[in-house]
Amino acid sequence: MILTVDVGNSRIKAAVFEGDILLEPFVFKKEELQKNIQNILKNFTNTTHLVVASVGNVEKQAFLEFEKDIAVHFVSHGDQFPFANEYETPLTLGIDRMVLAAGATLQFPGKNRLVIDAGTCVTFDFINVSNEYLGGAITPGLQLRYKSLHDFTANLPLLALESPKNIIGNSTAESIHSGVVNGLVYEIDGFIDEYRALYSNFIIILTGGDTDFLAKRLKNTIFANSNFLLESLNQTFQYKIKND
Ligand SMILES: Nc1ncnc2c1ncn2[C@@H]1O[C@H](COP(=O)(O)OP(=O)(O)O)[C@@H](O)[C@H]1O
Ligand SMILES: CC(C)(COP(=O)(O)O)[C@@H](O)C(=O)NCCC(=O)O
Ligand SMILES: [K+]
Repeated sequence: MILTVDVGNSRIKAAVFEGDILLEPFVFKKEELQKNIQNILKNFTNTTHLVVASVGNVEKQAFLEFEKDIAVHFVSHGDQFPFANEYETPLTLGIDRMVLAAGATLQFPGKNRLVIDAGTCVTFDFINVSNEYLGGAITPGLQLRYKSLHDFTANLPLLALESPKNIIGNSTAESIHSGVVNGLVYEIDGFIDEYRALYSNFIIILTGGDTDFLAKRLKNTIFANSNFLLESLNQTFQYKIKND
């Protein structure tokens, strides 16, 4: 069994895999990292590997204590990946985006693929049919949009995510919900339309904490899978073992 851990900028996601089967997913805060990992390992005693992809501010040392019981692998730019990295600054590319690109490459062979990860940031990643990673885009995620409207203005309240009632917001709260939610939905649909002008055929995978909220609001057809990063992490690690 493999325990995969995805350290994002907002929260930590983890899952135990038996082969390709996801047995159980977990979500926790970085302050509760050690306690949660200990508990998972206690409940899944057949776990042989702990595989971590981190873009959040949790360092390798946080996982050192588990090395006495289990093999720990921190995914890094030097690992084997199943695509050619055409990013002009490959070493600055987020490890989460590399793992997503690897998962898309392995799970959808022979296709152009667009991966959209709606987390703290919304990232777009494009891998063409020749398995070349071309790049994409980084834009603020839903929570970040709500928070920046509040943090960088004198008068705007901090609101929790809510579905806008109308495109025309008729109050401060409704204007914010319309701007944040409709704004991001149009942005994603607009990006997809632009990609379609460049590539007539590609599959679209949507993942991240806001997957379900966004999926039903997009006009485009997508594969919505909030566990795609964890599944990709499991596959990236298996690919590495096979190719090392
Ligand atoms: N319990 C929760 N805590 C924080 N964010 C949540 C929660 N449930 C859903 N979300 C949504 O998930 C998004 C963060 O997604 P996530 O994939 O966890 O981010 P990251 O990988 O950057 O840590 C936020 O924009 C938020 O709207
Ligand atoms: C863009 C990100 C902040 C997204 O992080 P997340 O929303 O998943 O927490 C992360 O992938 C990152 O730090 N990237 C480095 C810059 C780049 O990918 O080019
Ligand atoms: K993201």
